Amino acid sequence: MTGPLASAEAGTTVLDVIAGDRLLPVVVLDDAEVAPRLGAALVAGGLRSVEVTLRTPAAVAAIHALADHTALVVGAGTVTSADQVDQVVDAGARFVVCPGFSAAVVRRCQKHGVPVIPGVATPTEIQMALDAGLSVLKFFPAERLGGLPMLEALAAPYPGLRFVPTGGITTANLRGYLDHPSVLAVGGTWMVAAGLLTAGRWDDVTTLTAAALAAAREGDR
Ligand SMILES: O=C(O)C(=O)C[C@H](O)[C@H](O)COP(=O)(O)O
Repeated sequence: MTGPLASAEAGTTVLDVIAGDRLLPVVVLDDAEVAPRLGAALVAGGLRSVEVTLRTPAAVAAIHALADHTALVVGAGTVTSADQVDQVVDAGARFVVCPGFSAAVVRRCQKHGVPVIPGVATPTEIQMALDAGLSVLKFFPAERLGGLPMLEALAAPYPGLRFVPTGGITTANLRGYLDHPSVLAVGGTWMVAAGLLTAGRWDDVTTLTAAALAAAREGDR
């Protein structure tokens, strides 16, 4: 094993790493060749994990490259079928994120022993996740659903659950979410925006990542 889990204390989990950074970058990569360069830029910014979405044909190869060549804990996002779970786990994904809740996807992740963070937007979806034995869920799309006030209302009946709000989060609004006790971490694309990646602006990725991490950790000291 390489990366932060290799050097971490025994018993540290993938979710501990995400909870430690409080920030999960969500990447859409068109070209797997640049994955190691992207990984290096994120590591230079201080991050320890990354989610690569299955929104492009290059995604599985990018997961492979990041898992092989960087110190990051690599996860797969936009996973919508059990077959995709097999593919991404085979490529080296250590966690799975979904836009919504799928019992089939969750079961396959559990079979592989890989943590899964499905998206939820309603109490009914939360209870499906509870039935599946999950305790960390993505609140997606966070800002469009009503942001922090909606999350507070949604989380109130379920004190044992932790959320990863994603969708419309930036360095400017992450603090409000992270100050809420139900929030484990926030996710988003802003520090790895498509324009930065296609233009090869790796220094900007590092700068934005470091700024986001500093903002995420500000209230945690
Ligand atoms: O399709 C998925 O599974 C996703 O992962 C959705 C992404 O997390 C959000 O689209 C990120 O939202 P922004 O940070 O506002 O760009």
